[in-house]
Amino acid sequence: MRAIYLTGFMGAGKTTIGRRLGEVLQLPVIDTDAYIEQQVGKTITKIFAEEGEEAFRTYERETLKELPTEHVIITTGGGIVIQEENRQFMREHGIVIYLHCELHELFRRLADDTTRPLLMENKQKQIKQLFEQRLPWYREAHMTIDTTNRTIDDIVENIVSLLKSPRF
Ligand SMILES: Nc1ncnc2c1ncn2[C@@H]1O[C@H](COP(=O)(O)OP(=O)(O)O)[C@@H](O)[C@H]1O
Ligand SMILES: O=C(O)C1=C[C@@H](OP(=O)(O)O)[C@@H](O)[C@H](O)C1
Ligand SMILES: [Mg+2]
Repeated sequence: MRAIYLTGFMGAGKTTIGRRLGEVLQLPVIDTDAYIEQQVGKTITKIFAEEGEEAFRTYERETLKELPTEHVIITTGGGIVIQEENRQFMREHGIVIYLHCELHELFRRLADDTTRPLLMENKQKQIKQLFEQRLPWYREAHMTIDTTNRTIDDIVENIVSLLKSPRF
């Protein structure tokens, strides 16, 4: 089975849903952010602060190519879609699932978060701006799942049943 890539904005639930999906489908799960943190030996926040966003994007691009492309769930960081090369790689090597979430719920889920360096000040404005810029890229996925006002279990069940479709 080809890799399953979960994409979507910060707070869409990629890391959380991926973990649960891995349990249900009995597949290993790799989170690109966690992988980078482990390889570099620094938190995402520290990488952004000390090396800058460009360096992080390079780690992200290299990581994507290094990871397995079979029999695995890869939960990505929300900005992986910025680079055309990454979007193309994921589409070619796996099934790309975009976890959509409406802005008002993203505001709620990210309100108290302090671990995402791109959302430090003027949070709602930053979220809206980045979300609108990235939406067309997220939409290039093979399938879109709306996570707004839905439980993790419901979303996972939805993904599992869609994956059974002959299209995949
Ligand atoms: N369907 C959901 N309903 C409510 N809260 C959710 C849902 N999915 C994720 N969350 C919460 O939103 C926050 C961000 O989730 P996370 O999995 O880290 O998102 P991502 O990896 O897409 O940035 C976490 O606090 C998580 O518990
Ligand atoms: O959207 C982004 O640019 C980012 C999303 C984060 O991952 P999550 O989407 O898992 O929060 C993390 O990669 C980094 O803070 C940058
Ligand atoms: Mg995540």
